[in-house]
Amino acid sequence: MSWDISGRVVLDDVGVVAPSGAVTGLLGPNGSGKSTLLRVLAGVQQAGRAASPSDGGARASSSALESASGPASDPATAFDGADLRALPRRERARLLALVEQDASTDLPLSVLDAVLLGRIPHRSLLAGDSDADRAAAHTALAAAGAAELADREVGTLSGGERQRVHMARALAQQPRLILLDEPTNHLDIAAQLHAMRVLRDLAADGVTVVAALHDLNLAASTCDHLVLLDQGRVVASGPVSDVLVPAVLEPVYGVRVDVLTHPRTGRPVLSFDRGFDRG
Ligand SMILES: Nc1ncnc2c1ncn2[C@@H]1O[C@H](COP(=O)(O)OP(=O)(O)OP(=O)(O)O)[C@@H](O)[C@H]1O
Repeated sequence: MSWDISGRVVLDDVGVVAPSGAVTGLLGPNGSGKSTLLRVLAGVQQAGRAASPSDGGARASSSALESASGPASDPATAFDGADLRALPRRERARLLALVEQDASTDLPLSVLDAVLLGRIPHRSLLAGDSDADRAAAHTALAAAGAAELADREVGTLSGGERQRVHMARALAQQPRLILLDEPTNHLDIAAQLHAMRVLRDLAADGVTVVAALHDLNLAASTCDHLVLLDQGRVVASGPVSDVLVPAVLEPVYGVRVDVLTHPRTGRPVLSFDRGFDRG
């Protein structure tokens, strides 16, 4: 799949596999194309166009989100047999939720109402909120660690509080695919671990989770699968232990990387030093 914004190719023949029942971390330096990829997958990319419909494709199996270059007949982006970008908006919203980076609103909206927006795809067009919708919204708020914020106005929240509310809105949507753009960047350490736990629980329930993350140690401790982007291309993908290695990370980030093993979990723990300049 390639994507072009204002004549500039931002994603160049990107191939992504996100197994279902797993948390996939989307990694890469600033500007490498993580947000663009998530927005294209979600079908909300406004500016730009596919560089060529024939040079990109995506395939889905019953067990994975798969977006890869392929023959012209392949759909552009697909999940579980559905062409994500071709789906009517409402149907797409029943299937996938996108949690964008720093999504903010100037609307005078209560937190509960903001989370109830996630229920809209699940009810008939003219119907108001049902008791079941409100119950789902409260459950989602509790799961996101934001139950006490229900009556607050969204515009008055701190960055971290707002991030929890966006997560709650996505949970209330009950998607089968959830795409998150740096879902932890405003969160304190306990809230980061809580958010990643929520994503792991979703994956355990069979939801396909794709999260753009800058914190490589958070990715190391919680992801099952990683995709590393650099300058709009996938430069590595696979299990955590295959991607989080110095030979892969050092040329991409231009820093020295040492990989240790966590004494309790056996997962990688990374340490960074300046020392490599990007060529
Ligand atoms: N609307 C746009 N017009 C022009 N260039 C754009 C537009 N949106 C994104 N880009 C460019 O596309 C590239 C990829 O941007 P993107 O936001 O996808 O990167 P990212 O990996 O999410 O970065 P970050 O880690 O900094 O959030 C960047 O060079 C960015 O400047």
